[in-house]
Amino acid sequence: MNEKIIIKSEKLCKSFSNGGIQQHVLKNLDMQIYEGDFTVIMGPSGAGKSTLLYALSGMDRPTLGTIEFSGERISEKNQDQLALFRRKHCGFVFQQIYLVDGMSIMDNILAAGLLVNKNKQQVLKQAKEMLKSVGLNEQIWHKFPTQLSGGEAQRAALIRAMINQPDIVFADEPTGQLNSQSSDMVLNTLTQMNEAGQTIVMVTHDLKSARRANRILYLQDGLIQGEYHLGKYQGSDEKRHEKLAAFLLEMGW
Ligand SMILES: Nc1ncnc2c1ncn2[C@@H]1O[C@H](COP(=O)(O)OP(=O)(O)OP(=O)(O)O)[C@@H](O)[C@H]1O
Repeated sequence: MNEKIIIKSEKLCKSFSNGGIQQHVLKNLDMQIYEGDFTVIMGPSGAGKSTLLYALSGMDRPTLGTIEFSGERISEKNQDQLALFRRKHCGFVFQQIYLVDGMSIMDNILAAGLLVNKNKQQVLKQAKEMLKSVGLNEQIWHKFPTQLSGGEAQRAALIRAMINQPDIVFADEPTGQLNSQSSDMVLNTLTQMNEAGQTIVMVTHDLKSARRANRILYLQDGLIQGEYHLGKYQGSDEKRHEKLAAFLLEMGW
């Protein structure tokens, strides 16, 4: 495991007011994310996995506690500062595929890239290279998102998330809407990106997705209750699956 901490939370609390009742979802949670890792957050439904992902990525602000990103305290930034921070440092993929329907795949990616780099030729060259590297070749570049399979569209969304070379990619159930074959394609892309050095934090319910990670965190009752290290993914391996399943069983999943 790489020991360089990229995100660190201390006494992180997140509460919501639901119908006047305070719901304490994250409770004094201390954790770290390490550079170069593929970290997965698992836990029961409603445990607060997405809430944690949103807090760590600056999509939402904690109720109490601190979050540092490469030593910079992001928990004290206001919404505008957080928007700038996210644009500069983070890429996002969600279960729902966020591509603009009225724009071609290439234009979707260029629009994201040009927000940060005004040199269109450079962004175009990079987009082409990145799309090719995940098996999305020229035939699909000028198609619209609805003309692609779910797996193709989610891989394009991943390239869009990565076009500005984020320090970290946050993925919230990125294969949740995909069939098995498309899921595998997206997971292969995530694995490939992580092998190339991309730090990834992913929330998932799915064992097949989770075993791609080298570090599994188990969230329950507002805290990280367990942590498991699997080593880097080296291809499909029954033992890896069994080890992960045993850890989750121990956690009561
Ligand atoms: N914006 C919000 N306003 C009010 N309550 C919220 C909000 N976001 C999350 N919650 C509540 O916080 C709890 C944790 O939600 P969260 O989506 O983080 O859980 P999760 O572990 O990701 O769940 P799942 O696995 O089912 O997606 C839930 O009870 C949810 O209703």
